[in-house]
Amino acid sequence: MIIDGLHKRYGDVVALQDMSFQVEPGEIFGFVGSNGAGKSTTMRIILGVLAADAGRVSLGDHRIDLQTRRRIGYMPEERGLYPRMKVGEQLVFLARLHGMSPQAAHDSMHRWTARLGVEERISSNVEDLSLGNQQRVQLAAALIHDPTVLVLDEPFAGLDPVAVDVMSEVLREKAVEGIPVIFSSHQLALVESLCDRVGIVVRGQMRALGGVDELRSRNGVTLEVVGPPADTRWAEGLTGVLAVDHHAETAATELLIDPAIADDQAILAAALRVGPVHRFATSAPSLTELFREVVTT
Ligand SMILES: Nc1ncnc2c1ncn2[C@@H]1O[C@H](COP(=O)(O)OP(=O)(O)OP(=O)(O)O)[C@@H](O)[C@H]1O
Repeated sequence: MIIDGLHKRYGDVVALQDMSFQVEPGEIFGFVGSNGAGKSTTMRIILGVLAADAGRVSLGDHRIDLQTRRRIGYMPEERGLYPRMKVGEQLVFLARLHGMSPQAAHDSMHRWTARLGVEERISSNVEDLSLGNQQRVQLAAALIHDPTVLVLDEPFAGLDPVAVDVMSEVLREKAVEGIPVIFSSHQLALVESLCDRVGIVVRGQMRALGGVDELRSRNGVTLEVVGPPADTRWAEGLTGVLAVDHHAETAATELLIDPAIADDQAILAAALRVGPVHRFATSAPSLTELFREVVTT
């Protein structure tokens, strides 16, 4: 799926400015950003429930249209189930709306309610379920018609840890089937563990885009070496070493390295030439640290 140059204003509010990114089949893409950054607006435009002022959304080689949109499984931020309708009837109804036969709709309803742990509630009204269970039903509603793309707006919000695991498993399974999966979330540790690639949105623009590890190491990786003396000349000038600092309190020399070109064994050998090495470990910033850096600069 290609999202190309979306612009959207709500009156004076510029919600999206040239929003562009791509999600490959089988990829889980995490869409993150501060409140009001433009994630829901982008997802609504993908679904066609909102029109962009400019830009296009394509699936394969074709601009997305009504027919292709029917193949998307969508979980809207405002959710969208009928509170006074029974869970099972509602899911069958939605499957039928997507063109499934009565039997296929029924089978799919049973399959997904069982998979998501809400099968015992199919005769209850949606409004009588806990919020977490309503969300499981909401995911079932997004999956009921065997979609070929998944677009989920904050699917993990308000879920207990068991439901988070179930939701994560389902998303992974769908990706393994070759479906592009896009979801937004403020739970960055979850995004980091689940996503192949992430996009960080700031005020309607894609500010950082790439593989999780790639983004985390984008500005260098910290290498901590405990043992060498305070005099850091041993490390200066080594290939891929961008900066060197010594912390007297921990007796650690901290090197900022470019992981693409630094040779860790050469650095270790250089450290051993000036004395024993007790600890030698790299660390990249977490997605949360990276996010803070991107949104505040
Ligand atoms: N219907 C609307 N009318 C006017 N402004 C809107 C409307 N919907 C969204 N906006 C504004 O557009 C901007 C983008 O909002 P959007 O809901 O897409 O952000 P978001 O990244 O999904 O935020 P959140 O993480 O809080 O859900 C915000 O400034 C928001 O106030």
